[in-house]
Amino acid sequence: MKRVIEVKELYKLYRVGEEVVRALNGVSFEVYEGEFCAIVGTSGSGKSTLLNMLAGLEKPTKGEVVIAGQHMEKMNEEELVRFRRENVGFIFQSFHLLGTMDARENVALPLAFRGEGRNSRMKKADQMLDLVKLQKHKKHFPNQMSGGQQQRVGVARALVLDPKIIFADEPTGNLDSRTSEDVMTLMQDVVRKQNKTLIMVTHDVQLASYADRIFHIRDGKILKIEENREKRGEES
Ligand SMILES: Nc1ncnc2c1ncn2[C@@H]1O[C@H](COP(=O)(O)OP(=O)(O)OP(=O)(O)O)[C@@H](O)[C@H]1O
Repeated sequence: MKRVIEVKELYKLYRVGEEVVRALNGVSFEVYEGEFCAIVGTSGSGKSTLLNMLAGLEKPTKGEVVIAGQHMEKMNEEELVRFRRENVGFIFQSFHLLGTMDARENVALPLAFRGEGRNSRMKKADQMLDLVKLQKHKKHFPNQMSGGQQQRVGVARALVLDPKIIFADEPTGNLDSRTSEDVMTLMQDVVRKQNKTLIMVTHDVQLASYADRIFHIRDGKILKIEENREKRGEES
């Protein structure tokens, strides 16, 4: 299996007044191509800090983050922007859809930023919306869709640039439990079909159980990495 993410002895310390907060306190792990990994922990455990380091949104105090063979901690801002655009898709808790655009235009937006022509953009957006089973909602605006449908648009948008890696931060945090399960099943399915690597951060152990491996984090440390073979075996 190909290694896509390698984190080595990662530390992130924040100074708050006189105190030093160890948001990440020596974290090491590896993630392989095609894996769905969940990082689970309670509030303040260091999940967002870890995700921010993986996405290159913040610099670590110490340690290494190697993604697709490249050292994130050594890149400057410009290199990081390019790296994210070429390699990474994001799914957010609050969807981050533009209210003035319909589903298809929202999904096509990252392609527009890349300078792709309209016909090609719309064709790819259509394919992605088919993949997330929103064939009938392509012309709907965000306020004409349910939360679950909006997050499906979010998933389609994260996939449209065909990134190797997808980061999801509490992707179902704004959804009821039934809809959350639907979105999780969809993400699991899409990741498998497209052989993507998905890293999801959540405080919800039940949602984490959709992942192939579950990283339990507490006080900035990985307590254990749980193999979730049962679930994988069941569905493959
Ligand atoms: N910019 C910052 N300055 C100071 N302390 C911070 C900063 N960001 C995070 N922390 C601290 O680092 C620790 C980890 O925070 P983090 O946001 O990573 O937790 P989390 O697991 O994502 O929590 P939540 O689920 O509530 O979002 C916490 O103790 C937090 O107070």
